[in-house]
Amino acid sequence: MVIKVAVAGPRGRMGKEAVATILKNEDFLLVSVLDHKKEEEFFGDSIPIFTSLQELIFQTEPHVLIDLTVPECVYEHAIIALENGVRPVIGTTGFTDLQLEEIRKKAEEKEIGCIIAPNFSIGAVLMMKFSQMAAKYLPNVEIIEMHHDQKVDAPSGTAIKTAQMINEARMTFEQGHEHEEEIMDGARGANFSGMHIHSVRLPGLVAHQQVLLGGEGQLLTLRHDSFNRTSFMSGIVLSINEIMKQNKLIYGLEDIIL
Ligand SMILES: NC(=O)C1=CN([C@@H]2O[C@H](COP(=O)(O)OP(=O)(O)OC[C@H]3O[C@@H](n4cnc5c(N)ncnc54)[C@H](OP(=O)(O)O)[C@@H]3O)[C@@H](O)[C@H]2O)C=CC1
Ligand SMILES: O=C(O)C1=N[C@H](C(=O)O)C[C@H](O)C1
Repeated sequence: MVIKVAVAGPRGRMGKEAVATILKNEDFLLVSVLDHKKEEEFFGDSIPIFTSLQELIFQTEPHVLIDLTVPECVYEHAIIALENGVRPVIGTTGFTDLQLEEIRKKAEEKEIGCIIAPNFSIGAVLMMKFSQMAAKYLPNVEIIEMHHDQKVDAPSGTAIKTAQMINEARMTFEQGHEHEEEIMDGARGANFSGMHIHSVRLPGLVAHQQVLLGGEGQLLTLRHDSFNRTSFMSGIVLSINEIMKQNKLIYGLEDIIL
């Protein structure tokens, strides 16, 4: 069966790459794209552009919606897709915990698969999993994520997911000196259950993360680098295929690839 796919955010850095990947794959058919600025009737030669997701679904009946947009609209897209029987594969980051819970409930209610993948690259998923394993033995953790300076959300979705995974394995405690004081606001980064997350934004970077785990006289550093956005594409292809077999929310690719 050919899987009919729609892409939200097709002009973006990730959206462009995803469109090219879907067009190349014989198992997928790109039926439409969603763009809030409809500057032309068609994307490329023949793919219709919609500004309304309801209308896109009604007219082009995709099986899967890939969302690579911005935090402000992704939750609404996910709910509309699920309400209308379309399976969301979401790469967009910046969800609140409440939004994640609402999407989980909606997917369960509709018995439709939905993937929210903070990171589609296999290397990053492995780095998150290895960090979780290591934190059981080395519970003093600092996460440093580094991205291009056009990224709108901080910390990154990958860093948040890494901290959540580590938190499942690490005993909760406040790291550092008990009388530690920030002389400058933000010096110690964000605090997630006592561990710290630091966000670096610089031109030239793509997507990089280091997880530092310290112990007496030792340091374990786990690092992943995405040097280009092709690194995310095999995860998108895998997610489109996998979502057709699922009937609930999958948050993070570790649950389907490891
Ligand atoms: N899961 C993963 O592996 C990865 C996830 N990401 C995430 O993907 C998202 C996109 O990243 P990136 O491509 O770099 O960002 P870009 O800013 O390059 O792309 C976002 C696109 O979405 C468009 N857009 C904004 N609002 C809407 C809307 N309401 N409907 C449709 N399109 C809209 C923007 O248009 P305009 O600019 O005209 O407003 C833009 O073209 C981010 O959340 C990022 O964190 C990124 C890389 C990997
Ligand atoms: O905005 C990006 O570029 C990326 N966003 C995702 C995130 O927030 O973790 C995934 C990857 O790091 C690239």
